[in-house]
Parts: sequence; C-alpha cells; structure tokens
Amino acid sequence: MCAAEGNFKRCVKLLHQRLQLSKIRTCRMISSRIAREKPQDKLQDMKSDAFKIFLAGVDAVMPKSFITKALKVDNERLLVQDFSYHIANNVYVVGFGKAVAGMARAVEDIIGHHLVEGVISIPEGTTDIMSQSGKRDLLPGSDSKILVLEGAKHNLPDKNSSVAADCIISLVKKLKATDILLVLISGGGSALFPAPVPPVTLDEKIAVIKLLSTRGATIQEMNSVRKQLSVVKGGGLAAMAKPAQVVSLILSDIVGDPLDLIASGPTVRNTDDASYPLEILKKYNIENDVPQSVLCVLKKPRKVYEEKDLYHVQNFLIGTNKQALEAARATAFQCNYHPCVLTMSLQGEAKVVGWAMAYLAVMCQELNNLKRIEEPEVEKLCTALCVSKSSLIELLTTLETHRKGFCIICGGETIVKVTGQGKGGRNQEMALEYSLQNYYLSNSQLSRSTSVLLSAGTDGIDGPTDAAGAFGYHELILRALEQGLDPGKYLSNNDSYGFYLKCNGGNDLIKIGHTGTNVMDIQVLLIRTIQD
Ligand SMILES: Nc1ncnc2c1ncn2[C@@H]1O[C@H](COP(=O)(O)OP(=O)(O)OP(=O)(O)O)[C@@H](O)[C@H]1O
Ligand SMILES: O=C(O)[C@H](O)CO
Repeated sequence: MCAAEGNFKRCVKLLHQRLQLSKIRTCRMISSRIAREKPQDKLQDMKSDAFKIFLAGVDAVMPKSFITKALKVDNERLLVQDFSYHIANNVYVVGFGKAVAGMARAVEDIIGHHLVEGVISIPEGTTDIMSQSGKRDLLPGSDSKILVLEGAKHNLPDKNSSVAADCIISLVKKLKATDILLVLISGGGSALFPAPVPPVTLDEKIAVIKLLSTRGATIQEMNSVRKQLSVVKGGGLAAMAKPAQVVSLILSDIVGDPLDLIASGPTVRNTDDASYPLEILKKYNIENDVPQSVLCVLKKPRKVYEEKDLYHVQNFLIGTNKQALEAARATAFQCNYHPCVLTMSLQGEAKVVGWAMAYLAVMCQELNNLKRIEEPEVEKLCTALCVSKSSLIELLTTLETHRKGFCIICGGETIVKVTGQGKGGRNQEMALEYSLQNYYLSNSQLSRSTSVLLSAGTDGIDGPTDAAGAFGYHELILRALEQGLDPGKYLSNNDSYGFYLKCNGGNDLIKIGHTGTNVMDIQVLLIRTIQD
C-alpha cells in the first residue's frame, strides 16, 4: 500500500469516526430543519443558485474582455502580449468559430482605420440571435469592413461554411510582406473552415467526422484526423498567408489548451506522426466504413510544415475554461457556498462522469456513507472525475460545513457513444445519469433534495439540441416515475433531450441560446450541508 492510499484509508476512518460522534446530533438538527423548510423551495433555490454560478462563468469568458486584454494599439504599434508590430492601414482579419463574431467586433473597435478588410465564418443564425437578444455588441458594426458569413448548421461543415473557407483563402493568398493578418480562432472553427484535401469531397469529410463523433472519438482524435484531411488545418492557413505577418488570437475549447488542435490548428505546426490518423480509424473500427478517397489521402500524408515554414506566425492563447471556473467559484462563494474547483480537465464518457458526480454528492451529503466506500470504487471515482486521490481527500477534508452548502465546480468536455436513435447532448446525458444514480445511491429520506447538478456548455448549445445542458437531481426521477416515464429507457436510446422535454414540463433544460463564446462545458454540483 503506497503512502497516499494509507493516508486515504486513515482519512476515511477519521471522517467516519467524526461522523459517528455527530450523527445523532446531526440527525436531530436535520429533522427539525426539514420540518421547517418546504422541499420544493429548497430545490428551487439550489437550481437558481447553480444557474447563477454557471452564468457568472459564461459572462467571464465573453470575447470582448479577452481581446481587450490581449490587443492594444499604441501610435503605430500593434501590441499583442509581449510582441509589437508596425501598423499603418495594413491589418486584415479572418476568423472562424463560435466566439469569433464578438472577437471580430472587439478587434475592429481597437484597430479602427488600420483595418483594411476581413472575412469571418460563424455559426448559422448567429446574426439573428445576437440582434434579437440585444447583443449587437457581439457582432461587427453595421459599416464594418469585415464580411460575416454563416454556416455549419449543427456544428457540421456544409456548403455555406465551405464558401466562407474559399473567401478566407482568397483573402489570405493576396497578402503582402508588409501586411498583418489577424486570425481569430475559437471552438467550432473546424466545421466553420472546411477545405478538404482533393479528392476528398465535403460530403466524404462530413461522413468521417460523423462516424468518429458517434463512436465516441475524443475531440483530440477527431482533430488529428481533420488536420490530415484539410488543406488549411495543421498550419495550412498560415502557410498560405506568407509572406504576411500572421498573428493568431486563440480562445481554447480543448482540455489542456493544445494550440495545434483548437479548431484543428490552422496556424500551428502539426507535429503528429503521419500514421496517427489511420491508427485512430483502426481504434474505432471504421477503416472499412470511411470513403476510399479518405484512406488514400491518409495513407499518403501531405506536406508537413516545419518551423522554418512558419517563422512569420505567432500564436497567442488569449482565454480558457480556467477564467470561467474562477468566476463561477467567486459567485458560489458570494452565494454562501463553500466552493471548490475540482478539475478543469473533466473528460471521459458523460454517463460515467454522471455516476461519479452522484457518488461524490452522496459522499459529501451523507458522510456516514463513507463506511460503504470500497477502495476499487474510490479508484473508479477518481478516474471518472479525472482527479487524484489526494485531491479528493483534500476536498472531503476541507469542506466547510458552516456555509449554506458545498459547491463543486468542474470544467472540461465529455463524450457520448451514440448508439440510440434519440436526441441529446453530453451535458443532458450526464445530468440525467446523475439523477438516476443519485436516486439509486441515496436510499435515505434525508438525502432527498439536497444536491443538484447543473451541466452545460458555455457555448449555449449541447449536441444537436437547442439547450445548453440540464439540471440533475433526485426528485427528477420521482417526477418521471409519477409521469410514467422510464429514465433508463431514454438514456439507453441517447434521448436525454426527449426525456427532459417531457419531464417536469421541460423546466430542467437550460436554454440560453448561442452565448457568443465557447470554452468547453461547466459542471456545478451543489450539495446542502446537513447542519444549520
Ligand atoms: N443523441 C445524443 N445524445 C447524447 N449526445 C449526443 C447525441 N447526439 C450527439 N451527441 C454528442 O454531441 C457532441 C457534439 O456536440 P456539439 O456539436 O455541441 O460539439 P462540440 O464538441 O460542443 O463542438 P465544438 O467543440 O466544435 O464547439 C458529440 O460529442 C456527440 O457525441
Ligand atoms: O472546432 C473544433 O475543432 C473544436 O471546437 C475544438 O476546437
């Protein structure tokens, strides 16, 4: 047994003893409090707190603040972090991604007359949504020099995003050595900037992406394949812009912020092994399902750009999920919870994470359950939540019970292996699985209504649905059963959206529309403490 495991066992034992001592007192306090509080009010309070905490996270990562911090104009110098460039009416802008409209607006406000021309590719419907929701400040101005093109419905490349890609390519190809090309990149950029390597057609490329996505490939794996199948990804765009100076401003939506993978790295060198994309197709057993043209291109990898080919490029990471989690944490504290950011690298299957979140909630909620925890379960829990045992111990031992409750915050992006015919997203699936597991695990009356999970995407869209995510909680299952709905059935058909639409009048779906930003997903787990 290693030292960490020994510590963990000691910690569980200590917590257990502490709990046994206070159990009778605590139970008395709980029953008197439960008698005073209406369970529905308590649940509603927790849901609105969770929503407020999530929104604070999203607000903190709106593009304007990142661009304003990263980009300054001082006389004839353009300053980006520690770099400085000569500007004199020589700036061009291109961009692709869910946050790019707001990024472009902030750029044009800062660059002013130095901006000559631009083209951005943004999700279909963005202009209408932003205009109708009073967010015109997230769009280029009415007399803008930036051409705004929309496409990639449901986050898949289409003819419109392909036209946008052609416009971007023709703009960058005409640039001179004295020009500066600002490239605005954010999540969703891969689908909004497609340019398949011939003879692969757009439809063939879409087929590969759909296959990989539904088999549960990670975004890192998908984008490694995309880099080889596109002439603009993996540094291709930057190479086309030569001899102009290329300055990329990147908002990360991938765990660990790998610049070469965000929107498939159009301005970043691809350092993957040439054989890697084929290994990925083999891993998901789809080599025989992908079009022949795709196999041909992957078997004969195209030119890889070396450092010397991209000397004219600087890539700047300007924003990440971390800023969102920090803001969420601060708001949780203001709402009188004891906040803890558990991880910003949450990955893995949405259902497994839903289980782990439920387990964690029950551990915190009914601490006497610690006696039931077996070592293999703890291992599983840590793996599912992407945390070490020591972080988990730290969390359990530092929870301050004098506040209204605990708020455990996570960031990251999970996956779903879609095998059913239903409609849903990874956040809704996680929240529903959470509810079901919480229902199974919390078999005592006391645990009812005392925890709520909110899981949602900062971009406002979860999978091919109009919801950003959903709430998960114990009572949801009771309500479903009352309504004659079988949550397990919906889950096995990957129909979390169908479930949430029907259950509780659709009130547990989080619908906020396109937010205009994108830094992965956020989970807010609220757990009421069991004392006054
Ligand atoms: N019926 C479903 N139930 C659950 N998840 C689904 C379902 N259909 C699709 N998904 C999941 O939705 C995800 C795609 O969602 P989305 O288009 O929002 O991608 P994204 O990763 O957020 O996009 P980006 O990273 O490009 O911004 C995939 O992980 C896919 O497995
Ligand atoms: O566009 C993409 O490739 C994903 O959002 C990851 O950045």
